[in-house]
Amino acid sequence: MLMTAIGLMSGTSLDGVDVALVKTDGRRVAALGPSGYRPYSEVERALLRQALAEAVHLTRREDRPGVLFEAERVVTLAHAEAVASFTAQHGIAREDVDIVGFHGQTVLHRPAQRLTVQIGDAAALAKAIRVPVMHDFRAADVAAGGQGAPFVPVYHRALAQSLDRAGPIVVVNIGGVSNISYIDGDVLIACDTGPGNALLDDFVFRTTGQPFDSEGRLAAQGAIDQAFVAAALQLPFFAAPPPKSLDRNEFAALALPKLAPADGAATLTAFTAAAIAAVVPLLPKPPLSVVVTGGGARNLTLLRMLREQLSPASVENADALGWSADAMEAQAFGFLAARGLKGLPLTYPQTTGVAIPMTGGLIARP
Ligand SMILES: Nc1ncnc2c1ncn2[C@@H]1O[C@H](COP(=O)(O)OP(=O)(O)OP(=O)(O)O)[C@@H](O)[C@H]1O
Ligand SMILES: CC(=O)N[C@H]1[C@@H]2OC[C@@H](O2)[C@@H](O)[C@@H]1O[C@H](C)C(=O)O
Repeated sequence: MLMTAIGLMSGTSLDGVDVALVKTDGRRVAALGPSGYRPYSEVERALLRQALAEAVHLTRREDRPGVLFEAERVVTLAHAEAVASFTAQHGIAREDVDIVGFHGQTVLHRPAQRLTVQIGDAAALAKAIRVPVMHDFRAADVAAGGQGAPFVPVYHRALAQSLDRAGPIVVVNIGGVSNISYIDGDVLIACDTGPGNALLDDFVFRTTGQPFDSEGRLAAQGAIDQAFVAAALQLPFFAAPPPKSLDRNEFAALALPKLAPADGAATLTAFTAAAIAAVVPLLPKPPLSVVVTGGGARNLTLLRMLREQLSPASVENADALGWSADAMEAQAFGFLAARGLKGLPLTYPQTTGVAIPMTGGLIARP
């Protein structure tokens, strides 16, 4: 049975809520619908940053001490607004939507302690939008000993099924953190690779007041501190085989020497590209086709560095294939919700390290 699913993603970049519609039977993607975006305001973003800082003290996923309570309310409201304006804009009736996949906002990710925390009140969202909401996607995987991330690989695999490109195919998502899906026939392997845009965004914001390095223009003018990149790549994370996952702030303590904005941006962009390339020797075969998605796909300096590092593989922006670099994760959580409704696996031993294929997600009804 074909389902109409709306997916909602608030990623580690803390930029806003992505919303997208997909039609799927949970196995194949029958059609990609429209997508939308509801940015966080400066005030909301500041609150989320504070929530991330306070979340380091959490020991249970359901606790909301201090600012986390208010942050959860704000996240829920932003998602309700995102759905309301999206459905109004595209004339989508709520009766026609079977399920909403609500990822929430990750504020802490410590799979080794069997803890991953996404804030967002699914029951309140279901009431507000009057559609069933699937949520808490990562909880079952982590409780069963999995990494709890990444979750998009099963969606990348579904998209890649009808892609006319030489395999192995690697889909690279460059959000706040970067992750890859390796697809070669029936083989699906996935992991986080290291930083995405988060370190770069934080540095650019600190030194220039801009939220990110638009199109990678700042980095294009800078010189790379190669010694920093080489030293950072020595961290044990990069040599560990997949599956593996990261907290957004895993590398925040890396001490970048005092660098001018352009040089710092060039250095952190090179670090992100090199960290993605560092996963290739850990895969069964080098990829022949690489598809880049996520906000980092708009960073032309990062794309240039990736092409250099991943040669001779082709490196293409997901948009060039008729996929959507911006809406990919929101689509994925719509697809995952449809799979969850059917009890199909969301994660596998080779994507999160969980012992057996796991379904997941809880349903909140209006
Ligand atoms: N025009 C642009 N030029 C360069 N970088 C951009 C541009 N637009 C967005 N980005 C980068 O993409 C980021 C947002 O990416 P995305 O929405 O994929 O992240 P996310 O979904 O929050 O993260 P994650 O995948 O880690 O959960 C921004 O923070 C910025 O660094
Ligand atoms: C815990 C968490 O929210 N992780 C995110 C983060 O952002 C990118 C990378 O790290 C990925 O592992 C994951 O998001 C995507 C949507 C995923 O689960 O596939």
